[in-house]
Amino acid sequence: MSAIRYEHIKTCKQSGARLGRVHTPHGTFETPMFMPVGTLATVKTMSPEDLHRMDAQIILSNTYHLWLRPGHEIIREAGGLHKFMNWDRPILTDSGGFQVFSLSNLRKITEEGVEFRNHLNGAKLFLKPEGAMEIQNALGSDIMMAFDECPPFQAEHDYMKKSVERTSRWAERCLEAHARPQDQGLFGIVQGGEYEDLRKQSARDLVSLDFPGYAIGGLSVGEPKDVMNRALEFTTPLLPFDKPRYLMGVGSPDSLIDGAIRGIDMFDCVLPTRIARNGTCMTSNGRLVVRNAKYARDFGPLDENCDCHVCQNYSRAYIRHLIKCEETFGFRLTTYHNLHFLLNLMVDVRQAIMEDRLLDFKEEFFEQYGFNKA
Ligand SMILES: Nc1ccc2nc(N)nc(O)c2c1
Ligand SMILES: [Zn+2]
Repeated sequence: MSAIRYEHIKTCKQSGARLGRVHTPHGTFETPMFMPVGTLATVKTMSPEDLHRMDAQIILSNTYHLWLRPGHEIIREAGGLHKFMNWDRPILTDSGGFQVFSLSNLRKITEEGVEFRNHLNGAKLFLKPEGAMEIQNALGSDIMMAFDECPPFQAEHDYMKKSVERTSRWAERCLEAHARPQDQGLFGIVQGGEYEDLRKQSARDLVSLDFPGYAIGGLSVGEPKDVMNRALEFTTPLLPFDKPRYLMGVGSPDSLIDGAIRGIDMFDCVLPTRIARNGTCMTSNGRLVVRNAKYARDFGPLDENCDCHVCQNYSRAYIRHLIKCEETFGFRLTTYHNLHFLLNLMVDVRQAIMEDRLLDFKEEFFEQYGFNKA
């Protein structure tokens, strides 16, 4: 019996999107859903109390980063990541492969694993599937990711084919090295870029290994949105209906809605927290750069349609002032609102699926947010 179980609730008659629940050892989350990113064991500037208040149901953290700092042994001795960061709901950890490729310029990929330089001090490091599993087992995350290679999107077909085949072999090694399958679910990561034949091969390899869930990797790496959507259209149907499907690194409002329509259950992205720290907010009427001078005397809320405590208690003028003065409290306010905005968007998406009207919802949301503007 796997530690992770997908429960299907219903399929939207209008869009084909699906409403579900994922059961984990640290609780259940509803899908489609968005995961705030807590790379270094904290969702930057947010406390666990803030995350509970906005009803974040699961957060993401990073094998690579926690391996470097503070080191997974310290977190193991603390009783695992939940205890270490005082988070009692589910945690998903990425496996480190992607971070190695995106953070470290100097790297050598072999069958064994990846040799690269520590992005903090330049020291030589080596990470392989067994190591990624050792670290994630020490962290005790509820959902772990297999160690994969995320090639550049424009990689040639023959490179991508070799990479997919190696990622499938690495996935098998991760399963063999997994010390705690009874209480940690390991997801395989489908690769293959925009090549339909390679996505099919990757999905076939991983589905034959019977993972409790599947991630779709190798997307949201700079490709145009219509290319990502097309890749989803021929990849998602290859995955088992009764397992969670996680689209990695996706988090703009339009991509979340379009991903849900194409059968995705889980999303994560640093976007809302990253843009918050430079004073950009997501609102029901589109993006708002609160540091702009035009908000200096604007005493209204970030978003008049938002019911979060930031929008109930603080004005654009005040938040602009804090951001301009680099006050940490300003970043807390924009971060809280942006995360609440995306979590709330997913509440609305789930409601629209329940009412068989997700395409209508998409139309209304895109219109108001301004996605339809040429
Ligand atoms: N866009 C992304 C984001 C995170 C990823 N993590 C892994 N392990 N693999 C990928 O392909 C990713 C892609
Ligand atoms: Zn708000």
